[in-house]
Amino acid sequence: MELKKIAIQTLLYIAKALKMETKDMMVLFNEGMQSMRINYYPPCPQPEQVIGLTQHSDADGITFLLELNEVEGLQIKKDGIWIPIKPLPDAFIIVTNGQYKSIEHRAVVNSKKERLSIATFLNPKLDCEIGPAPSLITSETPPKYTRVTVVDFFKNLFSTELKRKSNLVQYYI
Ligand SMILES: O=C(O)CCC(=O)C(=O)O
Ligand SMILES: [Fe+2]
Repeated sequence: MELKKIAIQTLLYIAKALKMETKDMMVLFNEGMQSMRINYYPPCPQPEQVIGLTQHSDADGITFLLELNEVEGLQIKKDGIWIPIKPLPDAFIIVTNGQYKSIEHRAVVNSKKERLSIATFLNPKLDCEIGPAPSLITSETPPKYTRVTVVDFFKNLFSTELKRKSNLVQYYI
């Protein structure tokens, strides 16, 4: 419940920064669906030969990631280069019409130490539609994505392999 409050508050700050109407965010996330993934990365003697979690961007509104021990592993892709990083700055690319990009990231493994992380996601509620927020659409900033029901968004997401931003490409206008 605390995570949900923080996630909504953060999304509202994003809305404010973008001069987006509060209701465009609230309608999706106020009764949004929370989910959690617990990742366990065992040590691997040849870490360069494997990948802990393949490169992807999260398909939710906002993610908070807890790294349980001090072992680094998360990397984000910035200007084509993988950068090791601790915090996970993530955002929902569709609602903000591409202004807040959901960054591509991956996790690598360590040769000696295990690593644990817990990712918590705030998704929009199932019975609504996602697309660029109406308050962000003007003649100068037309929509960059088509609208899709949340149910179809998740059906498409889980029917393809986790790969870069492949689930988003189908919504580009
Ligand atoms: O373990 C990590 O650092 C990344 C986890 C992650 O990206 C995810 O669960 O979506
Ligand atoms: Fe992720």
